[in-house]
Amino acid sequence: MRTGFGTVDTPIFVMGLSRTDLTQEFFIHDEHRARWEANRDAVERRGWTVRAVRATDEIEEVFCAVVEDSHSFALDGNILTGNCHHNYVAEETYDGVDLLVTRKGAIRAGSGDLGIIPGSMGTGSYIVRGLGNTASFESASHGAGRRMSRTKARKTFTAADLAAQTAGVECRKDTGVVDEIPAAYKDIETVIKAQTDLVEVVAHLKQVVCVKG
Ligand SMILES: Nc1nc2c(ncn2[C@@H]2O[C@H](COP(=O)(O)O)[C@@H](O)[C@H]2O)c(=O)[nH]1
Ligand SMILES: [Mn+2]
Repeated sequence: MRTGFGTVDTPIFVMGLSRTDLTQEFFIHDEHRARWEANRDAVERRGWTVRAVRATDEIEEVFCAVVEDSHSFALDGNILTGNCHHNYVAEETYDGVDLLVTRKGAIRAGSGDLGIIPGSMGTGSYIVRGLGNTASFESASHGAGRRMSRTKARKTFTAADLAAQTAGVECRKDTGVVDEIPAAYKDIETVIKAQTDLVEVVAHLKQVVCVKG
């Protein structure tokens, strides 16, 4: 449990990982790439592997950074972090007309905007940069999206199926999250390919840990 801004404690999970196999292309911000280059030896010596995630009652102060012109993104411990809002209304102007644009299950993909398009518990996520396509009101998908309802997923799959489909990912494998099994979502690769006119891919992230409440 961490204490954020405001008075209420919130269950924010923060993990700082350092991997030995990061490439230069991983970094979006030049200054972060330069910092990683400068400290590369130290990073490689760490060689961390995540073996378990545990609940804790420790309370720490959380620092949030706003990175200008990049949609509230920050790099923390060499891992991309940030908020990518996908249920909100914004005042925007298209063809000289002032509009209220509702993005419900969609992210902003204005020219240069960074965004996250996740796949599922087992299939990785994409970091993307918007292309500013006004035909979509500068928007893109907020994820692979569901192939079937939660109810159908619960009737179709078992905890054993979930374990098989999330092999290699440290995450819950119990019946309580079977409705989020990877097979209940569309193929993320297909979804990304279907919106190459809306976003360009910056990075493809592979899951190591997936934390669900
Ligand atoms: N990387 C992960 N992606 C996930 C997970 N559960 C769902 N998803 C994908 O994200 C979108 C949006 O989910 P939502 O719950 O915010 O609506 C969804 O359509 C999936 O494609 C996950 O555990 N890890
Ligand atoms: Mn959502």
